[in-house]
Amino acid sequence: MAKSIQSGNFTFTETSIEGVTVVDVVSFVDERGYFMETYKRKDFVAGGIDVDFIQDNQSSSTLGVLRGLHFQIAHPQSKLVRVVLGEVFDVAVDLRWGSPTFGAWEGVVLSAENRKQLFIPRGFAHGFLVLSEKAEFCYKCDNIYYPDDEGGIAWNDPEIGIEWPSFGGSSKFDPSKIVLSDKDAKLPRFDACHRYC
Ligand SMILES: Cc1cn([C@H]2C[C@H](O)[C@@H](COP(=O)(O)OP(=O)(O)O[C@H]3O[C@H](C)C(=O)[C@H](O)[C@H]3O)O2)c(=O)[nH]c1=O
Repeated sequence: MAKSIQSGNFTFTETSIEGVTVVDVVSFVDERGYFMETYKRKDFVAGGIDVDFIQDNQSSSTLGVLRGLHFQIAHPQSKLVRVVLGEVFDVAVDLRWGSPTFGAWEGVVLSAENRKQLFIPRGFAHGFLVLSEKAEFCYKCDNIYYPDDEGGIAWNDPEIGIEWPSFGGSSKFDPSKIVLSDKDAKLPRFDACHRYC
């Protein structure tokens, strides 16, 4: 049974990989719609996430877009990710040298409907696959972007073996339907990528 910590309007639940944490948030629903706190430092610290986020990002993607798997080498970032429109399958891969789960992956469905967040510590590769017609993806980072420091791993590396879900009405995942940037289409295999020492 995964350990959960509740603080304020947040519940923090560990996953199979140490540090990768699902965050559930209380929504206050009324006849107008809903309100929810999306981040509160003191509750996150109580939940074991004591991080100074210094950059917010947002990206918009259409069905079948797969962004990743990315990381920064000398300037690693932890990320707090969520979806404000649509649905994605979000994946973190453990690159922490010496970690008992080195090379393991964790995947979580994040959506505007489930309002879940995922915290990914430094030392991970990160990516997501869009499962809805459109997805707006928002996230906090605790380190800024260094364009010359980007690393990456091929989304379909067999050594990692991410089980990407089906999308777009297909009964099973169809790799011919994903949309990759030129950069992501050329990312190296896991065994050729950087290791966090
Ligand atoms: C990440 C980033 C990008 N950019 C610029 C660089 C490019 O001109 C443009 C698109 O960048 P990129 O194609 O790397 O965007 P994504 O494919 O969404 O990359 C992100 O996707 C995965 C899922 C991540 O976790 C990372 O945050 C990040 O690597 O935005 C910036 O100006 N600042 C930034 O912080």
